[in-house]
Amino acid sequence: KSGFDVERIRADFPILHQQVNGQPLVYLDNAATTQKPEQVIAAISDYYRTDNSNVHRGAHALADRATVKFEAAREKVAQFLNAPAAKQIIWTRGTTESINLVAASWGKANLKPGDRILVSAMEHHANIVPWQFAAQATGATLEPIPVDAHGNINMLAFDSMLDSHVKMVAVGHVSNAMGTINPIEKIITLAHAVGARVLIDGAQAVSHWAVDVQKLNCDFYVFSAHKLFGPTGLGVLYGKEDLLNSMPPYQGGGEMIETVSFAGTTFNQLPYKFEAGTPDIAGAIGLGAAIDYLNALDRVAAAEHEQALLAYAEEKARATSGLTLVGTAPHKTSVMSFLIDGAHPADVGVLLDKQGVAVRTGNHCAQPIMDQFAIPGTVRASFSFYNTFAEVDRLFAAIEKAKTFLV
Ligand SMILES: Cc1ncc(COP(=O)(O)O)c(CNc2co[nH]c2=O)c1O
Repeated sequence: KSGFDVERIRADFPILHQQVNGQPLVYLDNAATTQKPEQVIAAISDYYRTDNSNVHRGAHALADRATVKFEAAREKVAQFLNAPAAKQIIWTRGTTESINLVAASWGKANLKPGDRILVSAMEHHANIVPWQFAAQATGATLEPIPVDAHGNINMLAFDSMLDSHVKMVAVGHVSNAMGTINPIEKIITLAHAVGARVLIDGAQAVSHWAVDVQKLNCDFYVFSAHKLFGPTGLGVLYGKEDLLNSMPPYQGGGEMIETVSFAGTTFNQLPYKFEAGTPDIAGAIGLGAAIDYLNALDRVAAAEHEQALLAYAEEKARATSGLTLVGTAPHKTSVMSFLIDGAHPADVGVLLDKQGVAVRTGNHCAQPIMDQFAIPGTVRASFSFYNTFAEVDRLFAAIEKAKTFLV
């Protein structure tokens, strides 16, 4: 049991206090999206209620207030990642767009036939398909780094794949399908030793612990606001300044230009070069409020509580007949994927939902690793710091009841 005051924390999350199918909701789908504290909800509604205006170049009080709040949010993200400067924080629509931006902009400017891109076999489709596009567009090749039966990257195989033709290594900090925490410090060191750049997909890491991009020395780090108790539709791309300055714009339009003429166009400086059009101002302010909320939390205690929930859940899973865990790496975040013998994951998910327990089922946008394991997908329970040991008990009671319908 952990000393983390979960009940006080849960009071901050209004959505958790509802009935689903006649039972108190047990929300265990945090790897898909996290829930939002009242402080985030209020920051977004207060913005629309009081400060809403378009940003930059505004000549009135609301525009100034909106701009100050919008750029303050960028500064908070820079501090959250320990980035050297806020101009290295690019707003996007999410992890997916952040990776597409790097694959399209850096990729087309730096990849050529014979170059190689490495991604792990357990990646989310958002960290596979954009690299397939870049490979197709440039003649480079995309190769999967092998993953073992526990869901660990095979580091010996990775090391043997590296040579001077490898120009990009793109891997998840944490696997969304299995929770594996990848040894990204080692991966970054090995990749840099052959001259490759490294993009780290942090979508499943940022909600669990502090990330220091300078200490990691990664070239790019990406995540989504909705994975960090913030709103959907907003993402972050961190990049090294020289890299971002060397990359061509991703989208054209207002904000990203200095001058436009039919004779030619010049582009804006960082970060605006990559931010065409009116940005998600409210979303950025909401993410800023989420970071404020996390900064006021004992994040070490929160992470310890999540790990205690995972240990408790996996202990119960191992004692549950007919249940097989998928993803048994020694270092995991609080994600537990499993199968019930003889049952399709989707059917299990429906039966759990009927009992008020929300989990995610399917391939979790990680079809290659599901194919490697020769399974159609998994049932995935993912815990956050606002979940309780009693909710783990509710999950396993629901599993036992579901089993009576399945066999
Ligand atoms: C590791 C990882 N990378 C990229 C993405 C894409 O993020 P988006 O652009 O905000 O959609 C996700 C979302 N993962 C999940 C979304 O729903 N269930 C999931 O596991 C993810 O977990």
